[in-house]
Amino acid sequence: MAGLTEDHLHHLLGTNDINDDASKNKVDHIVVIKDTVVEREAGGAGDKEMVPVAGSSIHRSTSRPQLDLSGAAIQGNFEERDPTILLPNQSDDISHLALDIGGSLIKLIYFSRHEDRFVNDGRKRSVKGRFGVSNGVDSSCWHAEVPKNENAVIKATGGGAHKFADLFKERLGISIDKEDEMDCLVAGANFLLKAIRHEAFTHMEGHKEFVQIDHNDLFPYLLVNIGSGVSMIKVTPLLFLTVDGDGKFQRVSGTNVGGGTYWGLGRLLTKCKSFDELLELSQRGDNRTIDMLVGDIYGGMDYSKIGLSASTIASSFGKAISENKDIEDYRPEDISLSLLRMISYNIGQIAYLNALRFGLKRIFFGGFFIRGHAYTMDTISFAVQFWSKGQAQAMFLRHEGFLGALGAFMSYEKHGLDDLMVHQLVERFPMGAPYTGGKIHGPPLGDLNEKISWMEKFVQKGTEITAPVPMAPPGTTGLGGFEVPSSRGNTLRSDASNLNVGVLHLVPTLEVFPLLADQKTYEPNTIDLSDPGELEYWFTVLSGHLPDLVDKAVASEGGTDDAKRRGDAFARAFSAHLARLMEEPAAYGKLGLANLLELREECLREFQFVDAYRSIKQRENEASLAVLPDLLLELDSVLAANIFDWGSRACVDLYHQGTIIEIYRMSRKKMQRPWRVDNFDAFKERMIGGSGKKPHKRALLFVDNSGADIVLGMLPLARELLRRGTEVVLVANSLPALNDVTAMELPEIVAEAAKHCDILRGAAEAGGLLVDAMINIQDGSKENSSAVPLMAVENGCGSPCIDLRQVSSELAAAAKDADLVILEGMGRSLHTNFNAQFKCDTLKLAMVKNQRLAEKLIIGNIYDCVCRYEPATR
Ligand SMILES: Nc1ncnc2c1ncn2[C@@H]1O[C@H](COP(=O)(O)OP(=O)(O)O)[C@@H](O)[C@H]1O
Ligand SMILES: CC(C)(COP(=O)(O)O)[C@@H](O)C(=O)NCCC(=O)O
Ligand SMILES: [Mn+2]
Repeated sequence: MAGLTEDHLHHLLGTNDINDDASKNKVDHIVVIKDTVVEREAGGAGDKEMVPVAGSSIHRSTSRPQLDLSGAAIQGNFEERDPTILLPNQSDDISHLALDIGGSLIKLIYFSRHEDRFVNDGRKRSVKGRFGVSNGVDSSCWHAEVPKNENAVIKATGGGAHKFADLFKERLGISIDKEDEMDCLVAGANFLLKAIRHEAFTHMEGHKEFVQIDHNDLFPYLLVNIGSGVSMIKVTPLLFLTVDGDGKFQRVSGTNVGGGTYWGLGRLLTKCKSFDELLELSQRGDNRTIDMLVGDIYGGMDYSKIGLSASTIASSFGKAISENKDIEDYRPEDISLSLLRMISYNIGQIAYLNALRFGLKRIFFGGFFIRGHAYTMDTISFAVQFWSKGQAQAMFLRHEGFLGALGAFMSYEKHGLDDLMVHQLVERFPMGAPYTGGKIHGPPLGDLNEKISWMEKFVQKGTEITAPVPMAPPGTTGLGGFEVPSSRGNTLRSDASNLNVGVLHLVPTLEVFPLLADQKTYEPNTIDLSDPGELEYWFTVLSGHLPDLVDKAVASEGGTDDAKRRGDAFARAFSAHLARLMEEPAAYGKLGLANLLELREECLREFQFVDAYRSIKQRENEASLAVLPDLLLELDSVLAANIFDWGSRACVDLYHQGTIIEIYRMSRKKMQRPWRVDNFDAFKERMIGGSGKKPHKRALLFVDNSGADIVLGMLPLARELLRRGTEVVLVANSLPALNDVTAMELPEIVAEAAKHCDILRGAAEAGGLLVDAMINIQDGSKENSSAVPLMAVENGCGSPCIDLRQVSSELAAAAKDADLVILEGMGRSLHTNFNAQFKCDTLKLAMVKNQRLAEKLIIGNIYDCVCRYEPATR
């Protein structure tokens, strides 16, 4: 399989409760096992079920465990306060580990490296030579060496870095390299805002909206980190304008009323055992029973003269003074909400005052107090909006809690992350630790078997499966943030309260496709799923596909019992993702149709379905190759491609009624011009060199499906281009997705086709595509340099769609001399890139095999064809 070189940047939040017993910090359940430091709550409160846990495993190409928690076991007595946790299977490939030991929580980030397992096939070798692409494995920035314990150094920030430095040395032999907390917070925030797509968002009245911050227009801003206490930091540009400068900063304010106050006071007043429990209580609370409102003072009236409505909180907890009640007489729910609102408003207000003081319009809020909780964010947003009269805006960060830890991590020299580019980072959302009844049983599961067992347990329990990420119910605030949250029961999803894992994959070989007209404004998705109607439609479509897909996936693995088990688990996992996204579409960042389709492929890979359509693709290739000679003879039109795809319900239904070749013949007959979008004549004119233009120098053909699509559609089109002197580069997926042809599969298909066509053979030989021929060339025994070459490159992805901001370096290199881009298929030219503009001539080809899409995009009908030719924009 065409693998990618990648390194993984993992960040994970350790457990809460370095203050198990609120007065005393403890670190002795931080254990080093095989040079990996892992911190996990050791069940001190006695209320946590400890189960063997397994590691997260996300990979762009295959699912492999990173932090391998499989077989993890607690050493010693469960009742013991700080037992040690052993990770016997953790491999040694973790380097660069950073900690943020705060007043309440420990945050941990580590970096692990993976070798490119790709077997250098002939295609790849030839491509590398031809386009001068280096092998990403050699990237000099990352070192996988694992420090020996005796002289291991770990970057750490937060008070605990100072407090526990000696203990680390004494107990674990680890030296702590202390990094300043404020430095780290700013470095972390800058990194997230610059390198992670859709990191920042606004949250108003239950509505989350991602904000894309321009890298060159990031400063100035106010960073408000709400941890145990609160820091407010003004970050401004450097005096000397450096392009990539990180800005300078000053801690301008803070408040001692912060996350620790909410958790500490809340715990005393409600007897809650965990932070999440307290937060959950607040969701069912009514603070009016305890807060004194303006209306309470003004006999139910507004104080309109100064703009205060009757429902405005006049005095938090103020009602308690006049009522002869004890703490037991108040509902814990109401207390929790009152406290949450008091603290959130207060922080929002102080933040606003500081923003005003320094003329800052943007305020980013971080810290684990926020915890992805909708009501908290709404309250803070409301305060900022209210006091600034709409002049300042509160923004939140998806990785809110990791600013300090990330900053400490960034302070490593030579990890290479300083010049990290957004296009090299790929975020993945693996099925994490599932939970039942709101209780989390462990961190995300990496070991396949454990992952499946989890899924199976859910079936037995008949419990809804939901991915374990914090969730925010929409519309919780009601009017202007002053109302109580609308009650939605247990909607706060726990983040495992123990361990919260996220993974960023660093793929140094990914690049922005150089032929995009404007990469800043480029948006791959045509369909925006933030439209609830679209979301619901596509969710139904994908759910409908699921049983058939599972059958195919299971069959592709021999239909064994193991495959069936994995198939079931995959179905449940993917359904759980869908359910979660249906509830909170922005849960994994901005959601487009392409992301959903890719998530499905990733999920298949997570359950080790390498290529669900393998045998189907093979069968179709063979059938198509059998009729290729006939087609080449009668060839009259270029638009033979993209007729059948396995991702379309309509197509799959048709397939049951006949063979693919019959469908293909029928479709060709039916495809009368003019097509629904038909710029074919303009393209033809350009291709045959009308108006005195020379043929294109090089065409990139983004190919789609196996079978008729590639063999009877794209190869004949390539042949026409080659015949006219245009070099052709076939651009195919790096990894299987549906029935799409992969770059690995191309040489064999081309070799078969070349048996029937001299043009293809000569060109494939010249392009080094025919492996045997290439060996001959290397031997010098056969020269065929005169022919126009036909080549193949991988695109860097494994999805039916393509995001051109993240393509393989070989594709980027091949694009340098290209002056024609041909995008084929629904996924690549309709769902994504339909509106994309390129620097060179572009042809978008597809048959629309979905009625709704046809209506929406081309005001047409299912099976209409798109042949959209757009000459270069510059
Ligand atoms: N699972 C949790 N356990 C304890 N506190 C939590 C949890 N999740 C969120 N919090 C909140 O986050 C605060 C800690 O935020 P954090 O940014 O980690 O600060 P610090 O570095 O001071 O520990 C806590 O005081 C509490 O309000
Ligand atoms: C997954 C696909 C994008 C693949 O299409 P292709 O790119 O192969 O033309 C497409 O099949 C699709 O949009 N399917 C879902 C819609 C449906 O079932 O009608
Ligand atoms: Mn396809």
